Amino acid sequence: MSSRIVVKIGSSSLTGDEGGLSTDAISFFAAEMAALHAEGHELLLVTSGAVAAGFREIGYRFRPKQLHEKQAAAAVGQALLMQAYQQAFKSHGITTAQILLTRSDFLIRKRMNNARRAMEELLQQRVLPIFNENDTVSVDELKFGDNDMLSALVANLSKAGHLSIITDMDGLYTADPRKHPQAVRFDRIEEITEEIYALAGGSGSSVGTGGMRSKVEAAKVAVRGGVPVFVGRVADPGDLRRSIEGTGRGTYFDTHLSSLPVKKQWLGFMSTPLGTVHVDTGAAEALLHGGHSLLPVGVVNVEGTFHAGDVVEVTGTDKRILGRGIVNYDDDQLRSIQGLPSGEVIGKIGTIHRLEVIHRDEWITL
Ligand SMILES: Nc1ncnc2c1ncn2[C@@H]1O[C@H](COP(=O)(O)OP(=O)(O)O)[C@@H](O)[C@H]1O
Ligand SMILES: N[C@@H](CCC(=O)OP(=O)(O)O)C(=O)O
Repeated sequence: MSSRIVVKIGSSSLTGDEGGLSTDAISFFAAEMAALHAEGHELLLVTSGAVAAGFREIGYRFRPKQLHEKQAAAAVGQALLMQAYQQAFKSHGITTAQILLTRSDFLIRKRMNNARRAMEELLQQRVLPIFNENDTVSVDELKFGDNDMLSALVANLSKAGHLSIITDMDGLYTADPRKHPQAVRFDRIEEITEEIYALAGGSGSSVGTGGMRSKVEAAKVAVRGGVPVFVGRVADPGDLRRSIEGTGRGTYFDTHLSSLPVKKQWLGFMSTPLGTVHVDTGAAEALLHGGHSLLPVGVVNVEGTFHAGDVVEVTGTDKRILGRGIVNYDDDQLRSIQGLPSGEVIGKIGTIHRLEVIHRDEWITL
């Protein structure tokens, strides 16, 4: 049965520490994907490698660290990257398209929908969309940084049936195997818990960015959107197919039984919270386990500047992030009614649109 597959290739699989692109690697991945394309699968590629491909060409000796240098290297390298993919896929009769996105494109739902429509049309025409972050215009605080999260968002946006995150390590281990040779690999992870996060470390190479930590974070977003994920190595012919069929060299992350509706996916993983609402233990319990809305009485502190309709983060007494929701008050209104029982709220601020601070339909637990 044919399905929609998102493939993410990390810098570490396309280049070495000294930078530049491995054309052999590009040809290999193109052949792996072309074989699946020929069977009718719909493929989307999320690729890193622009900075790695560009920095030597531009004359830097090492992968740059400063933002403006990375942007310059990416501007040179993105063209080289696309040229290499275009040539490699052309030899299999596949036309490619470039889609460069930033985090802020996902914040605005209209832009996100535009990207989705363009993507659907390309797939309809059997063109292969190739995504990367638009590094030259991304600013630090709104950057994906690595492409793991971008691949999860593309997988959710396209309602893919599978996401393969290809890297230089054959899956998630109990510790970074580069530093701990005794570490043991997880073949399958049913639930991404705090313990799993704690095991996943940063990048072990000088070209990669996010390490396993960012892959696990991305996997969490994808599985909550209903997309099963493979994280591992694809290095020999047939490995990509095996990664999809469940026999790949890596770790599989299972999907939850029900996938989140698109609106909640946006709320949880694409929106940017403009403030933080701290709640007491009773309110935390009501939100997390009771399926209830957040009422003013449970609010203990409010941070940030926001308006009714904006997204805010909610934290519990130990400062742990509980989730996000769409708030029904401006921040100053909310400060004036925090801790008040519902009966006293109207007396305090006059007419109100909705009593709840966050309605349970506009809430996501994180
Ligand atoms: N628990 C872990 N299991 C496996 N790899 C880990 C772990 N913690 C950290 N890593 C590191 O993550 C690296 C892969 O991430 P990264 O370098 O960002 O690759 P990519 O460029 O493919 O995104 C591995 O090479 C490894 O050194
Ligand atoms: N957008 C950047 C991605 C940076 C990066 O190294 O990411 P990754 O290899 O996915 O950890 C690039 O193309 O260079």
